[in-house]
Amino acid sequence: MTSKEQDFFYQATMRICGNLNLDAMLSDCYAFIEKFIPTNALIMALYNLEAKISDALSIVADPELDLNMKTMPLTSEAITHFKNLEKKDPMHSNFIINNPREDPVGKIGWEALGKKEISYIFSLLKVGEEKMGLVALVAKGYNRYSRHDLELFSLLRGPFAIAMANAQKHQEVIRLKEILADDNRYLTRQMSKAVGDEMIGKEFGLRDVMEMVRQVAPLSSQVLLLGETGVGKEVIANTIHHTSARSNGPFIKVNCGAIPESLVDSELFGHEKGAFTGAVKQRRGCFERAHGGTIFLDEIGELPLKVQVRLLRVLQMREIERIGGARPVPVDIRIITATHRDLPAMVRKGTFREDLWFRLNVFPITIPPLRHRKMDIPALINFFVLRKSKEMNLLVTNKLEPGCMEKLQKYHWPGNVRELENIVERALIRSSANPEEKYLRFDGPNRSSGQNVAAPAVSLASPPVLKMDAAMKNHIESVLDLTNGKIQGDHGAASLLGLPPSTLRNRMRKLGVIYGKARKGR
Ligand SMILES: Nc1ncnc2c1ncn2[C@@H]1O[C@H](COP(=O)(O)OP(=O)(O)OP(=O)(O)O)[C@@H](O)[C@H]1O
Repeated sequence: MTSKEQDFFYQATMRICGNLNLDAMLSDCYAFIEKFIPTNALIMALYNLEAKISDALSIVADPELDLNMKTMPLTSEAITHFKNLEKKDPMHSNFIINNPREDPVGKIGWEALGKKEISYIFSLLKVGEEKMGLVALVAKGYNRYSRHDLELFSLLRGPFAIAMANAQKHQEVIRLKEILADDNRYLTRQMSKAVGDEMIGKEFGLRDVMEMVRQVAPLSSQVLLLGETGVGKEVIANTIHHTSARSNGPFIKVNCGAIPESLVDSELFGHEKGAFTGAVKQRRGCFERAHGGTIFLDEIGELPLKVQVRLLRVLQMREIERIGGARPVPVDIRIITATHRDLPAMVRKGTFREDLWFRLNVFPITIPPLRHRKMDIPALINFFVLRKSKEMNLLVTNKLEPGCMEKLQKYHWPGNVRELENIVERALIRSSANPEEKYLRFDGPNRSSGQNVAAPAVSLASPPVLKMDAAMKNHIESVLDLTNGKIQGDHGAASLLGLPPSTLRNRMRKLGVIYGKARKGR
């Protein structure tokens, strides 16, 4: 190679291999090569030998040449011809076609390119076993290319083959990335359907909670969810995420109490390859995975003190550091935390950092226990009966056992909504196993769940049997509490109970339900 050729090779290779975007690479090369070889178009095409399809990957052309950009410059006849030539002479991979009308192979390309008065020069590229590529220069007019042009252009065959293979891999990575992003969106949607897409009690027992959710959801502020176990903290976190501007981003849930202490750091912050024994690959942590969305840190009170320090740093700096990492990684996340523990008491005991508590306690929302919103129980039971019957593929569902609603309303619900959900599931399993049963019976709440709460006030196994009138009176009173004594009109007790106001008043008089001013004064 002469020094001029070496310089041409070096400069061209820098352009060919310096850009994964084929269009940008070809434009750059075109501008460079035309200074040395006649060039009015530079084409890169790929032929899939197995699928027998040809794909013009990219074309840069002088507009005056008026090439049909959609044309596929490789045909299966041409490929067969080239393969035969290559078999005879493996080095024979660069061709000049100065008069395409009269060349059996050239004619195919010439016709494909619109029968223009052109010459061309091309190199066949090997791209793996099943694919074959081609890079071609086109010049206006016949007999434009010399032997020297061919030698110069054929120097670039190797770099063009590498560029094509890299571009292929790059396109594959982009394709897989799009599939992953699409899967992620799909799974996030599915998850939101599975957990809390439907929330019962929005208008009743959770009305105040929902008002706070409505205020805070559009902002990116931290939210701290407080409440006993099973009250629906995850459902609320989900609702906040799905009604926020981040709803298209990921919603990553982490149960801080369920990760072994030795793994918390790596789970949350990720690690670099080789950061510790067993770190064979780089791994992104939950904070990084939540980028652009929301991270829900459940059971925040269980976080070890040393991890609390790192969490504080995330809250202050909005960046994380992977274990073994040398530089911080910025993260754009909303943080929702939840706990059933008394964090101020933990702060006093020194098991929870005070500065972290101040940072987290920006917008606390307390979700009331189920025993304080018993008016939601009928709707919740209805909801779980429908949902669980569907999940269990039950075609017919028995009616509720008469009187069971009063029994359930009297119960203390230490395990809250989760306990109620479990009881419904048990009742459905039992009833599906006993087809002769007429009713759905709810007996025996789960007391083996190990929840550290007061024992049920009323055992469901031996419920006090309420007389019908007493049950009705209780029910009307709880609805009146809910409507602040309002009987008539929108959201009045009569419309909630599905009765005309006059009928309700009559019934209240008969049952001795106090109403009006007397009730308010109680
Ligand atoms: N208002 C609601 N409407 C419908 N389903 C609910 C509601 N509240 C809770 N659930 C259901 O009850 C179960 C427990 O709720 P969730 O997991 O949100 O409680 P939690 O307060 O986060 O519990 P823990 O403190 O144990 O993590 C879930 O299956 C959830 O779907």
